[in-house]
Amino acid sequence: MHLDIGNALAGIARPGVSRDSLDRLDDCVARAHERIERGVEEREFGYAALALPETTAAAEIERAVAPLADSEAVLTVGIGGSALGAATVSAALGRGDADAYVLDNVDPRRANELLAALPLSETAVHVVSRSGTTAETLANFLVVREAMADAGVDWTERTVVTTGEDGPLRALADEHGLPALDVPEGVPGRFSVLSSVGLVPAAIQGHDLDGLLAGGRAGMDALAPSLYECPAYGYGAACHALEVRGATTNVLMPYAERLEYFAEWFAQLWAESLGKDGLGQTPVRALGATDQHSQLQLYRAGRRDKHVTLVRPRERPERAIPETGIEGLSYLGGSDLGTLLDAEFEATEASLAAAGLPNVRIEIDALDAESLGRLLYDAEAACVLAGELMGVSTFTQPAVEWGKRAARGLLGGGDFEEAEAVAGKERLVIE
Ligand SMILES: O=P(O)(O)OC[C@H]1O[C@](O)(CO)[C@@H](O)[C@@H]1O
Repeated sequence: MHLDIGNALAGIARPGVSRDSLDRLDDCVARAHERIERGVEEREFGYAALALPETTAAAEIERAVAPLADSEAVLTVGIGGSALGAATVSAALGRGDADAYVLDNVDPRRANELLAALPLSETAVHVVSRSGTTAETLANFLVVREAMADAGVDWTERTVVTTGEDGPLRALADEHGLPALDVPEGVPGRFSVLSSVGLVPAAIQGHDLDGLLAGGRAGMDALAPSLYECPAYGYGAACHALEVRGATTNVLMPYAERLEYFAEWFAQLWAESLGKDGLGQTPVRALGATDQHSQLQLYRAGRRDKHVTLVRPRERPERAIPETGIEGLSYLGGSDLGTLLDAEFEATEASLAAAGLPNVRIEIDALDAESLGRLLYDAEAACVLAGELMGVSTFTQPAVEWGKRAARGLLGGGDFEEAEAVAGKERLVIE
């Protein structure tokens, strides 16, 4: 990725980072890099994620999905890190040989509508759960397989599983002899996109897995003991420096529809990794140019607690805007939608700077496999670096367990005090 943090510098932005501060922070980056490198080499829990471009075997994934290569659709049944990565890759690289769908919530209306619309006999199902116990994923899978059976489709012929070495999902795969891939060892879900977790649908769609991993490897090779030499660390360090100066919200605003899911994926990565000990930027998903017409007022003139990360591919397909004699529109006629979108990107970037709001520019060469692999890898490395600088436990997410126990208790899945707390809710009802 190409990074430009000029608009985050003091003198332009408030809050902003001075060059001196960046230079001092760079000493911390050098130490953090040493720590990260050691963790990657020794495949320590979490850090092992930054070795995935080397440890993921694309051929193994392609072998596992070969029987499903003729599918018209691929359905990912998973949630959080077990869905967002796959959705991001499929959305960014496009349809390929099959349409991609995600069932990452337990909304009955959505499930009904999706199952009614899917060509079930031509649909490949990828069920993904690192723990193998996530209620939403397991419930959705039970629903999907029943729908397939009701449609006379042999779901065991159309299902691939990615999960841990044990748990109900592994047991189900073993019982029915389903092709099963392993979640990468020591890699939290939100960091596992460059593994079977994120790449199985892309393989079924015929996307270039080797290209994605090559992009990741380029990111690995670019890790260096300085924020000035490594775009990923430059981004992580800039976000950290802006957070400690008050920019506690990070608006991720891609200027490409195909990167909308990337903003979703980034939101989990940033929130679940860095939201600890009362710290952590709130990631906000936005989309350029659309949200210029809904959110920009707030970004420019609202509470000064944000920075905006603008993302765009340098290469765009063409769509000419026809010439027109309509008065006031001639400036558009003869141009191109991509040219307009890029003008909006640069104008919004300048408008944020003019209002003193810190913003950072991230560009990728194109929306292709290698550039996407690099972008995903760099975002992960930036997150790991930011976690080191903050001193938080980047690779765990203990705060999510309370709600899981409460929900399980409410459904009779065991005695959990959290479920009692639900019953004891304070009430002040206004209707
Ligand atoms: O892959 P699993 O174990 O089903 O978990 C899904 C998601 O749920 C979480 O554990 C949060 O509840 C995420 O960290 C994870 O990506």
